[in-house]
Amino acid sequence: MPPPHPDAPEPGTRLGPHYHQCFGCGDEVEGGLRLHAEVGKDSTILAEFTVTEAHQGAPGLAHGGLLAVAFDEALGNTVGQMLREPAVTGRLETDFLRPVPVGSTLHIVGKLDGVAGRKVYASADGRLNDPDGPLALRARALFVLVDFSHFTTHGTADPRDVHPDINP
Ligand SMILES: CCCCCCCC(=O)SCCNC(=O)CCNC(=O)[C@H](O)C(C)(C)COP(=O)(O)OP(=O)(O)OC[C@H]1O[C@@H](n2cnc3c(N)ncnc32)[C@H](O)[C@@H]1OP(=O)(O)O
Repeated sequence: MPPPHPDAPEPGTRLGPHYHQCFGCGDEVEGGLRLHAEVGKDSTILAEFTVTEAHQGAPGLAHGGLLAVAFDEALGNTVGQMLREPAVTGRLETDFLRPVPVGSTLHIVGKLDGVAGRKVYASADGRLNDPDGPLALRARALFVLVDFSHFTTHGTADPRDVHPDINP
């Protein structure tokens, strides 16, 4: 595993939204996941969100695509916070091991697995209702480190919109 950046936040640090209108973590998005995250031990990110009726795919059950959003967010946070560089998801694989009912809380632990040039490998587990609860999902991702111009060229980013800690 690559060492964390010297400025990576300490274990126990609560991480606010990186962007208030982010569907994964933002606090201004109706029906968004509002995923909360903090830094765990050994350079992990601990994230959690509670499945609401806005997140259903079948009656009473979370939509798989929304669960993948939670992992994209938690893994993106892991990469951004531990390496302190902007990155985007290039590839995301998700194994859905158990149904996730409305009202349950998913506890996700993300970690870095390796860095090769601009490619960053990360993975995460998601457990139901307790950090030691049954394993419900597993995900692996490849993130690609990008310059901040990625967000201004392709999007409408303003430096004031994104988390200042992980801006170049
Ligand atoms: C705190 C923040 C939380 C944020 C959480 C949310 C994160 C997101 O959802 S980001 C949004 C979704 N992702 C995107 O929109 C990305 C769209 N894709 C792109 O912009 C580009 O394809 C991008 C930047 C990934 C790569 O393009 P580019 O910069 O030209 O690099 P490129 O040379 O193609 O790839 C770099 C390396 O990654 C590899 N790579 C890129 N994509 C993939 C892929 N899908 N699978 C495998 N390898 C890949 C390439 O093979 C290359 O490898 P190598 O260095 O060994 O040759």
